[in-house]
Amino acid sequence: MTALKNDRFLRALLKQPVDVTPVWMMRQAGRYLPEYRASRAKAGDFMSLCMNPEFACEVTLQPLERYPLDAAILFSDILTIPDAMGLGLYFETGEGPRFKKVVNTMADIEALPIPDPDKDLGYVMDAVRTIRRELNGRVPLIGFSGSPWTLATYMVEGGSSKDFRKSKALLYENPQAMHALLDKLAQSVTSYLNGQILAGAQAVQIFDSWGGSLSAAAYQEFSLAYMQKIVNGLIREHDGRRVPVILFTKGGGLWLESMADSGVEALGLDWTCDIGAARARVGDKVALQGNMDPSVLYAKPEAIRAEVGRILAAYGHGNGHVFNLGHGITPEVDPAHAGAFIEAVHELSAQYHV
Ligand SMILES: O=C(O)CCc1c2[nH]c(c1CC(=O)O)Cc1[nH]c(c(CC(=O)O)c1CCC(=O)O)Cc1[nH]c(c(CC(=O)O)c1CCC(=O)O)Cc1[nH]c(c(CCC(=O)O)c1CC(=O)O)C2
Repeated sequence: MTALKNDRFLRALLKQPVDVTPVWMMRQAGRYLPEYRASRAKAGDFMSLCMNPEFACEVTLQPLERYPLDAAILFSDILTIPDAMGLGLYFETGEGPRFKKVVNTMADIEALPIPDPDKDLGYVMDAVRTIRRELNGRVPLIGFSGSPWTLATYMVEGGSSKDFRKSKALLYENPQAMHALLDKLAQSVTSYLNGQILAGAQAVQIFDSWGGSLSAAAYQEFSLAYMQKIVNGLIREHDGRRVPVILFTKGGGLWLESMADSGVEALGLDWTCDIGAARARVGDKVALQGNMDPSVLYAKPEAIRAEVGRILAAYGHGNGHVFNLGHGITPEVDPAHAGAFIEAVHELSAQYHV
């Protein structure tokens, strides 16, 4: 494979010196871009976009054509694994993701297969290979998965949820069943991410989007414990390079110390914790990724620039910072504002790397 032309992102995750702070955005290939909406219309629906490697590659590269981003993220979704388990993922227009089948008994859980990354999720591995070829060393490619807890909530609720009532009822009244589901998901995510790494993903992120909805005790037992199992099973070196792992629990600001002890290279932060305080707490163990409130992108470019400056100053001088939003960019954001955000990170961070 071609040598990397821009490796800032990987260097920052390994706390190595960089010239400016690298930046990417969660959901950077998405509905806020008119070209994404055109590709999605051409593909017919979201799953056809994800399941066709050429389309997935086209969409992955769209934000890179517009902005000097320092990483590409595989265009896919976290719900590919439940879909490969046979739950039948579909998207109603204007609705979030839905499943045809739900999981709520031990029998349902025991019947779930552990997907084979090449046989059952080969379209994702093909997308990784296709994107790596197209990137041709321009920037690193990030692979990703949902966390076992986050995936379990979709499988038990049958789609997105605000209060996770079915998932939490199962967790508290039948913890054995929830553990069986989470264990199966941990095995599935481990082989899924290893498949992406072997196909060419140069870093991986675990999205624990709904970990923050748990109590401190339940987070340790039902979310972090299973992400730890995944981290213990991941390929950490490939193609002569370390493959950094980023752990992101939205709403996990109180639990950074135990996340940092999991052995990952970096933690993703949402906007509710101060990145300077987070660095003081765990900066000796991990790099940090984040953490601007995505809604700041609704403000005018001068205000975006000021908030970027505040976060850079909070992190301070030195290595180990990847700039990102604190959660995915939202569909209503003006693409010009995303451009102002990225430009501000590069321009305002040079002073912290001298
Ligand atoms: O209508 C469409 O085109 C499908 C929308 C879409 C989906 N995945 C998508 C896209 C493209 C985009 O983000 O615009 C595409 C998508 N899903 C994901 C990613 C990875 C990333 O965030 O960069 C991406 C973008 C990948 C890329 O930029 O190349 C992963 C994902 N899917 C999901 C989640 C859970 C969450 O949102 O936190 C997450 C974690 C994202 C995050 O934390 O920012 C589950 C999911 N998938 C989806 C949705 C509906 C989108 C929404 O309402 O926000 C949702 C959210 C929900 O309803 O629970 C479908």
